[in-house]
Amino acid sequence: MASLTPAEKYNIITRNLQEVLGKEQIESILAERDLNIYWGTAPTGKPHLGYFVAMTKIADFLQAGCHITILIADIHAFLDNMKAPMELVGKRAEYYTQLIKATLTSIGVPTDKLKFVLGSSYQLTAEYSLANLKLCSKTTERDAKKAGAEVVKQVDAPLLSGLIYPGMQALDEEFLGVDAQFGGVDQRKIFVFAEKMLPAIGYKKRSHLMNVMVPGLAGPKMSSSVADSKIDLLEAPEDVKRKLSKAFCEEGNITENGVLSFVKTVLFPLGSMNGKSPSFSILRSEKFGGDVTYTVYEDLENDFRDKKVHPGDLKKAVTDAVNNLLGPIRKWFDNDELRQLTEDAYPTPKPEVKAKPVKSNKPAANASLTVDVSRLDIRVARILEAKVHEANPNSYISTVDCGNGDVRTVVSGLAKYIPLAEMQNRLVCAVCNLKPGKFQGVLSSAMLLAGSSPDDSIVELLQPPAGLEAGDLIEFEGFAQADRSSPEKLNPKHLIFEKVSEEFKVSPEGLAQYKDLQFSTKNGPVGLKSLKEGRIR
Ligand SMILES: N[C@@H](Cc1ccc(O)cc1)C(=O)O
Repeated sequence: MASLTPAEKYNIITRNLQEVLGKEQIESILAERDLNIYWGTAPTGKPHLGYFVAMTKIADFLQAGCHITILIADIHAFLDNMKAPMELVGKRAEYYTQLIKATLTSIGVPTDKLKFVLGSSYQLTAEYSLANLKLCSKTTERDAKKAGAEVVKQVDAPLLSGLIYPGMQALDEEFLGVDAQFGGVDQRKIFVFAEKMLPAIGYKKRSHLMNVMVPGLAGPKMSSSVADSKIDLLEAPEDVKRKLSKAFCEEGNITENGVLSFVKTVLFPLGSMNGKSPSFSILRSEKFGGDVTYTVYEDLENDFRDKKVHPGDLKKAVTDAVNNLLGPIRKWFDNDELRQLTEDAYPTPKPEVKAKPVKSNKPAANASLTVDVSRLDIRVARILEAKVHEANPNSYISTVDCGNGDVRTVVSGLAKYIPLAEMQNRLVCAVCNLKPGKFQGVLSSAMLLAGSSPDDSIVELLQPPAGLEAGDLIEFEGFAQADRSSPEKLNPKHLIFEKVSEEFKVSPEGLAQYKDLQFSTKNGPVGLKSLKEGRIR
């Protein structure tokens, strides 16, 4: 490598980043020597495609002559609400190490120059423990909590371990002997905390480099709860295809588009690695405009906005690009040893032993004869994408996530009443135990509940309170819901839904009710956008 000037090194180190804290410090070090930098990752869930963003930066750091440490933060993995159970964390650390090496190798980064360090290899020493306790004695509970807010899982009864987490991440900078720490902008609060707290116990303040976050495929925000919003680095080609085909990518919509964001944050930066010029091609038949190659992301975005690039063609191109990227990683893992490691790190869940039916506290009457709301499995669900039914412009066909990876197709006659834009990526209430039925040729496997005004001029979907996830339950006080894990499928001939829904209504306050009971969720009652008084079907 021809020698680079400090300014050139600085530019390579910081390109494509979202934010840099401590620019002057980095520059003054580069004027004298190469930078020591580390990136830490806690071996929790299976790494997804977003990891490529960090990997391209590691390639940049290497190109700029940095000394790089990759910290496999095994202790952090269980400090964070046991995201990795104690008995699995060792295997997960091995799995992460292998996967990161495979991923780096797949994009042409030599891994022999990187130092891999396991957190537990130095975080259990007396020296580290003492430093940790010193830091604890200077940190308020409030500051520790704030620092971890975007990284540590937030729960109702926070554990002490989650409060120690940010401080230990700060200490790692000292104990790994680095000048700078690199991570996603989600780490920002921890980084700022580290800058404040290391000097408070007599250590040097470090610089911080932050990359952009990759949004999920399903919608504007990355959410592990939205089934299929993430693609695993070892995902099979057909699953990549399936997930991308379901991804939210509306024609002309460039603001909420996980697929475009992925091209922007991953594929383009990857293309420009090692001084290459990026290019991203969309192959399509002449009839649809022929092949196009983009060398600048913004050109693609403009064409998509102007509807010159169709979502289907974009998805196809991204699917191919992703499968090309993942090919070498799959190959790396395609041997008995790593297959076994994968199984040890993420054991396939054993089929649950069916618990004996718990006696319900309801009268012993034959449960299947009672016709009330307990017969319905009503859940919070998320519409991932909706489109107009080709055969019937009054209907929408939606892909609906009903929780736990249960994604269904639903036909609903709402197109006259609800704009298509309001049908995208939103929470709804879905009845999930109706027998699937064909509507205008399409099999529909759930029903979206909507309220309507007495004259039917206004129809609105039921709107669960914010913060819920697909699969969360709708409950009615005093009615034990049918077994939600394997609810009875209602036979349409028995008209159970029809009979029960006669008792549904929209209250004068605009709340959804069964008799006088709210549709309750753990975040409060279900309401409607504007409708007050009406029916629900
Ligand atoms: N906080 C990082 C993991 C990490 C842990 C310890 C560190 O020192 C650095 C990074 C994450 O969210 O994945």
